[in-house]
Amino acid sequence: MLRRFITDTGYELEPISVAVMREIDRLAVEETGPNLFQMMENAGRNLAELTLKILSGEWPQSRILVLAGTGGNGGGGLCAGRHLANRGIPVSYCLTDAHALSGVTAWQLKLLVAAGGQEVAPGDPEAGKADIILDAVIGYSLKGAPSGRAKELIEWANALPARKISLDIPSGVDADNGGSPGAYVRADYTLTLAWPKTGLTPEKTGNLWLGDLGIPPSVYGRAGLANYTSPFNHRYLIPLTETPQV
Ligand SMILES: NC(=O)C1=CN([C@@H]2O[C@H](COP(=O)(O)OP(=O)(O)OC[C@H]3O[C@@H](n4cnc5c(N)ncnc54)[C@H](O)[C@@H]3O)[C@@H](O)[C@H]2O)[C@H](O)CC1
Ligand SMILES: [K+]
Repeated sequence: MLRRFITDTGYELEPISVAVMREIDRLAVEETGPNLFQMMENAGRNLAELTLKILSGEWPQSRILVLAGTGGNGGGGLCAGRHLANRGIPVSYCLTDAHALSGVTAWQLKLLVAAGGQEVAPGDPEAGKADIILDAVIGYSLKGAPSGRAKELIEWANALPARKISLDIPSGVDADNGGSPGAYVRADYTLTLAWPKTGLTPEKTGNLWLGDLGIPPSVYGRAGLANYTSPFNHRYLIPLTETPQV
């Protein structure tokens, strides 16, 4: 069965492989922009906005826990944490490895710390009382069953009552085929970035949203998406549902 997604305004999207998504990223980073810092900022700001939308009127009393890996996914989560901390929301964060962060992700961490984000150890009981967990442990670069600290954070998230919002794909889920070779985050919501990937299945993503990264339409066309037009209309965040087709 060919999986397709549809927006609330009736725009249909055919999901793409991770290889095509990487090519879109490559063209943006090497040729047109936005660069990685800009895309990550867009990802994180959209994640913060979705979080506020989900919290609605409860946001001033809410607490957030960000679980972040060392790559691009982690950076988006830390960025979202900063946008929320900037609004006075208490934000805790837990990293898989503070010493192995990629350059852009380390920059996002520096900003979150400046905004008052508090680092916690895995299993921290106070942080475990968070209302929302932002899952940014692993994105589309999952390799095999999660191990080490990444596995520990995924299992911690699943053991907590907080609503979980996964960035791009629930950590531990393969963005190409939707499989889960080991532990994966049981997401209530997933905010996928730029365009849906073939591995997003409603059973694992929960409510699915798409966030705009600001990539020019010509880049999608060059990466093979024929007749691309923006699905976002007047918004940066749009809900997606699945339309199964034979
Ligand atoms: N255009 C876009 O869609 C953009 C997406 N962005 C985000 O970046 C990630 C992809 O980032 P990348 O740096 O390639 O890797 P990840 O963050 O997905 O993960 C790397 C991280 O995970 C560890 N890891 C992988 N497999 C395992 C495992 N089995 N066990 C333990 N740990 C594992 C690995 O060691 C690294 O530490 C994408 O999903 C988006 O969220 C960008 O913001 C730019 C544009
Ligand atoms: K994730």
